[in-house]
Amino acid sequence: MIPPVTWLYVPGDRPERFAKAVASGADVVIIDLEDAVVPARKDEARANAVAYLRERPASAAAVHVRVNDLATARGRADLEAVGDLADGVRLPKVEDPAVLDGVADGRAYPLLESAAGILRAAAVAAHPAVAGIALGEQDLSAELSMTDEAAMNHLRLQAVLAAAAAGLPPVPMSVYPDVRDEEGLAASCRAGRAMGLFGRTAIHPRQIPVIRRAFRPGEEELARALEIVEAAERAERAGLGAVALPDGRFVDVPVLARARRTVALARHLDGEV
Ligand SMILES: CC(C)(COP(=O)(O)OP(=O)(O)OC[C@H]1O[C@@H](n2cnc3c(N)ncnc32)[C@H](O)[C@@H]1OP(=O)(O)O)[C@@H](O)C(=O)NCCC(=O)NCCSC(=O)C[C@H](O)C(=O)O
Ligand SMILES: [Mg+2]
Repeated sequence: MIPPVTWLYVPGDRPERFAKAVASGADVVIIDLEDAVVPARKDEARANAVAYLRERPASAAAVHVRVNDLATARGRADLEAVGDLADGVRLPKVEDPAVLDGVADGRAYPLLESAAGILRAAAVAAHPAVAGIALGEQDLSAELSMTDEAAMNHLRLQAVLAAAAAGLPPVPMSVYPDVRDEEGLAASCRAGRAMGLFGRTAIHPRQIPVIRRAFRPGEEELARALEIVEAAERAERAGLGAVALPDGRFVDVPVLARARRTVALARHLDGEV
């Protein structure tokens, strides 16, 4: 199965935008009760999320809710209100896996967005409640006064490794805050994809098609993957286990598995499956 490619935040105090978010083409919509909502409107935002989730029409997009920090009474009350209604619960600022003990198995999407969270990435990812982890790079870069992409890549890799080692889906990229800079967003997505990140969280619907295009395998990559898959299938029909491509390169099991993933992703993003 292809993991979600696009995730779109919508503030919980903007209920008139929930349906637009769901219709945006995002695979997952995240109703935010945390940092996008000022404290004075947080009760209202929670009530909006509950009302929407109770009445929501069937949609292609899954709907998650980002609750407030579970280390606070507000965060625990958010979880109580939306935990069973949402398709997943995004948990901000997770630093200690014990905070996940009250969440049902396979429902939690913790955000690692502090130095302490990054240092405990493997333990957080291994908790049975966790369905996927993500990074909160706005918080991380603020805490660490980090402005350098190469430095941030070290932190991203911690999450990539933790997710893979725990058998979780690959880590989606954090938000790209300039909603008008589509070229910058696309370049950043391609760089993230090359280091094992997959998919991205958006803050504006116009970012969704840019992210989808950036994560679609390029034509050359796709042609190469198809060549590998077809060669492997021909060999299988001929009763052969080992395959060599016309250029002499040997195709082994992981190469074939990766080629199949590339073909499946391209077909998925082209809307063929
Ligand atoms: C960034 C925004 C505040 C921009 O809002 P605005 O200036 O009003 O946008 P536009 O005028 O361009 O809107 C055009 C139309 O698009 C709809 N729209 C805009 N954004 C959304 C959205 N997110 N979901 C659904 N629909 C949206 C508008 O309604 C307009 O529609 P129409 O009137 O029909 O033309 C705004 O985009 C926004 O609030 N984005 C989400 C911000 C958010 O949730 N932030 C929290 C997540 S960020 C994060 O997690 C950081 C992390 O924690 C970390 O530490 O890294
Ligand atoms: Mg954050």
